[in-house]
Amino acid sequence: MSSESPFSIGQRWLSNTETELGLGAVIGVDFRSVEILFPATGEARMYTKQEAPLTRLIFDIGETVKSQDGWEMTISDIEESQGVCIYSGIREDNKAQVRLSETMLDHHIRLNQPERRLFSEQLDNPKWFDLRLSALNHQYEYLRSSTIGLAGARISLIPHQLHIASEVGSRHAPRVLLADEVGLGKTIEAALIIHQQLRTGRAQRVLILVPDSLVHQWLVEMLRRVNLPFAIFDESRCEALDDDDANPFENDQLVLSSIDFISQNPKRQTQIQAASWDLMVVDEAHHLAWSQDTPSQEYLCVEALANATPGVLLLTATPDQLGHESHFARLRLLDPARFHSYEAFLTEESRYSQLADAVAPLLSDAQPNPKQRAKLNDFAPDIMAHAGDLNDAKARNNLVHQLIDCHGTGRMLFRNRRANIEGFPERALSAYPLALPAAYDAALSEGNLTYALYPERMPSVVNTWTQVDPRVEWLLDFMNSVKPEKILLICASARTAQELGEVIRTQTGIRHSVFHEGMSIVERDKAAHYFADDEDGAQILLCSEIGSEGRNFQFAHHLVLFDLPITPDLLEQRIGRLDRIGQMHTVQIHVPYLAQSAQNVLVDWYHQGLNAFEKTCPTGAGVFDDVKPLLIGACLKPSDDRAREELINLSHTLNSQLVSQLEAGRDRLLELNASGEGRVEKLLEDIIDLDTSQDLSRFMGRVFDAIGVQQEEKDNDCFILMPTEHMVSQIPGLDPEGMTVTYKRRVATVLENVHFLSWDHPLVHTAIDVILTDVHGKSSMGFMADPTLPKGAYWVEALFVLDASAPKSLQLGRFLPQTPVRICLDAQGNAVDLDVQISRKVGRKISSQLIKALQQPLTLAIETARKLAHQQANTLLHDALENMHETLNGEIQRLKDLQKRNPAVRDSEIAFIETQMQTLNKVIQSADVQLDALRIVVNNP
Ligand SMILES: Nc1ncnc2c1ncn2[C@@H]1O[C@H](COP(=O)(O)OP(=O)(O)OP(=O)(O)O)[C@@H](O)[C@H]1O
Repeated sequence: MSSESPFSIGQRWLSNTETELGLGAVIGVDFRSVEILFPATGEARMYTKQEAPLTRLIFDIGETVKSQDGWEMTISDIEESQGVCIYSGIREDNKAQVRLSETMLDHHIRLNQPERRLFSEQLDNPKWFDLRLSALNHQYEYLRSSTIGLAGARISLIPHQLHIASEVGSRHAPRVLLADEVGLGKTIEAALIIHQQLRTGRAQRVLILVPDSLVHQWLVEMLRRVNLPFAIFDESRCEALDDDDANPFENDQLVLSSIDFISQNPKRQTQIQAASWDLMVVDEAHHLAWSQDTPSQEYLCVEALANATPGVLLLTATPDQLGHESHFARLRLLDPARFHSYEAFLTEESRYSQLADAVAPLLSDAQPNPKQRAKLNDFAPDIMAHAGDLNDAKARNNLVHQLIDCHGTGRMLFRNRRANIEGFPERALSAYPLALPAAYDAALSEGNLTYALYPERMPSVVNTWTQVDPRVEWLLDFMNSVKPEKILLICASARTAQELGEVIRTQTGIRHSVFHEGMSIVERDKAAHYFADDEDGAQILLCSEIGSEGRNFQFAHHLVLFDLPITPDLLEQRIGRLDRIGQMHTVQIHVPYLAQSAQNVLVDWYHQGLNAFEKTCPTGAGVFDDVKPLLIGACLKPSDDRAREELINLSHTLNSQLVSQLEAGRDRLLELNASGEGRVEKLLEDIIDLDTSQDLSRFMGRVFDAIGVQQEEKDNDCFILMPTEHMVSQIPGLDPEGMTVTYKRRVATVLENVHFLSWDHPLVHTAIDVILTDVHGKSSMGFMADPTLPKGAYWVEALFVLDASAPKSLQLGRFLPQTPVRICLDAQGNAVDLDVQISRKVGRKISSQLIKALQQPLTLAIETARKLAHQQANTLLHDALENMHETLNGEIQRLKDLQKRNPAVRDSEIAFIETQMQTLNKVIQSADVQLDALRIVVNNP
């Protein structure tokens, strides 16, 4: 390629001063001047011939060029005709022999090889070199970090959630049951796991199935917490995407749908099963009822999907709600081979209490005595053989976790209890006995449990009950007494909620809203939104039972239980709407009930028998199973005081027994495993370090500056980012209207409209991509001003990238992300460790002279740098291979050891890592270094 030649019409030239114009063509030449048209931008420029800041672009044999029509050819011959080059060669697409005049070259061509840009004087601002290096360094750190997918979530840092998320999110195809008690953050845990799986390439297609009533809330949570835009799939979306051959569910990678919609629609069910997923999440999984002979439709639907999907997360706060058999069935969904028989499962479970007994002494501060050691030895001789010195608290702690890992369902079942998590509010009960109206007398005499519990449903009163039921009047008074504080009312049926709404509408001017299964999802969300509105919203939301699941209403603190459910799990679900993380007040539970009715029995049973209003009662379901006939009997005969007393006393005793069993038994072990105590601290520290570091805000500040995004500092540690007309590149994801961002978690968790910029945020990723894929900074020249170094001395800085290509799912980034290799050579070609601080860009004239004068030594220096970079790359590759083998072999060994004792480890998990290791071995060995950028630094103190 030559740089000086007479101008001829049709020749292609590059502007040295306005590199963004693309490839220009000579359209006019006269005695003194030359006119160039730059078709990419449609601009023309006139230059004096003598001083035109232009470089002729001529390609060499062997190079590949693109034509205006879009095809590419490899040059095999070059001829000249009237000053214009004609390239001959083979077209890449159809292998035809072709000739291409330079006039017909693609005008979007921007030179991207650093040497080529340097020697054709396509020089950028030298700060871009630093930016490229920083972007590569940060990306390198990010891809290898343990906080990937976790640190950037808009959440407060709650240890048990982070522990579960990192434990599960870093597995291949995790299959687990997230069973924390109500409101402990299972949705957040699932969001973190999904995010981590996506960000690390472990998953790409994710399906979330939730009850109708929670679809929108999940949509919002995924977007708000982890920036994941799920697409809601309902019938209308499917219809819009229906095509003869295409499966609508393959249209999006992140799909959210209602389990009710899918399980009741055979066509959609077939389609969703045919679309392959990497990870499926099912919320409120206790609805998946199962028994040997009659599995529910929902269960069968999820079972088919679970069989076809590698990763499965099931979420439920009340795993035993539909009985222990259903709990077993959900574990069966996760691992059908292991959970093949309910009887075998029960036998296995009974071992948990032996394990808990054996482990108990390790949980205290004292070391186990000889008898306790003997017991542990009997239980797990192989583990005890390597237990280390049990005088040491750390060794005891390790042993506990090894035992749980090897002998429990701990690997697949995570359950935290509220009793051990701080930050939950108090709960206070106010019960209001009201006189039983005569119109309800029949309810008690019919022996019908539904009428006894919900007398308003009796045919004799069904149309008039609101006029006779004293709870209605109580409610109207109560609303007035707490006005304007918000009230959530939950009752069993949609009809009750609607009719109460009607009374409020006709008899008061109070703003209210209803929420029940008869409404569409959109209507329900509108209602919830209206209730949440601080200023003009409803004072009361009247919910049927569907409002008692999963929803977030903790901005209110008055809960009216207009009736009571007969199962304790459902009561806890109801209270859990308000008793959630983020509740700032004591939760006031108001129960108006009819004296001497079945509801009266339930109030006493829950309060005196189980203390389930004022405290969470994880043992309630167990007690219910044991006293069910007594409870129903007492409800049907509320006047029988002795029966009620017997029920309450027995329940109280059973409850105390179950609580102590729980403390010592399975749940205690699960909790030790699920809380992350002793294991999550390092991760927390790492995230806090990132939170307090200013690396990101500084880096992004430089990126936005370089690209031309305006940044304006606002109150509360917020910035407004505004695109400008001078931007050198577009950043996908940057709102053209501007966006408010913060780098502070504290701010992001309070101000929801503000974007939380973190290393996980898509805007940060696209900005890094823009920096690294753009040609800016590929070649530059800058002055530095170091008085201790000779004036006029120069150095060549060469930035190389060591890289290999592999599918995302291989997780190459863990071991060999794109790795920057910077080589700095002095004028003699010696590698030096120079801390370059550029003071300013070298002007066009001087840079042009220098490049011409130094062409030969620079070419030699680049060659030397290339050799050195290859040497460094060899060391890096060696280390990456060693690290990969060591890490993955360690993982395989750990899983194999575990599998000997714990069948919860699947063969497929081990096989995956073995294959991953073999493929990574090849991929890492094929990695190569490429020159990414060049900078010439001249000292000018
Ligand atoms: N780390 C956190 N930071 C901020 N808010 C949180 C965090 N964890 C949970 N919350 C809030 O607490 C509430 C309960 O969380 P979440 O919905 O994830 O719990 P859950 O266990 O799924 O509840 P449920 O059992 O009712 O389904 C939500 O409002 C959630 O936004």
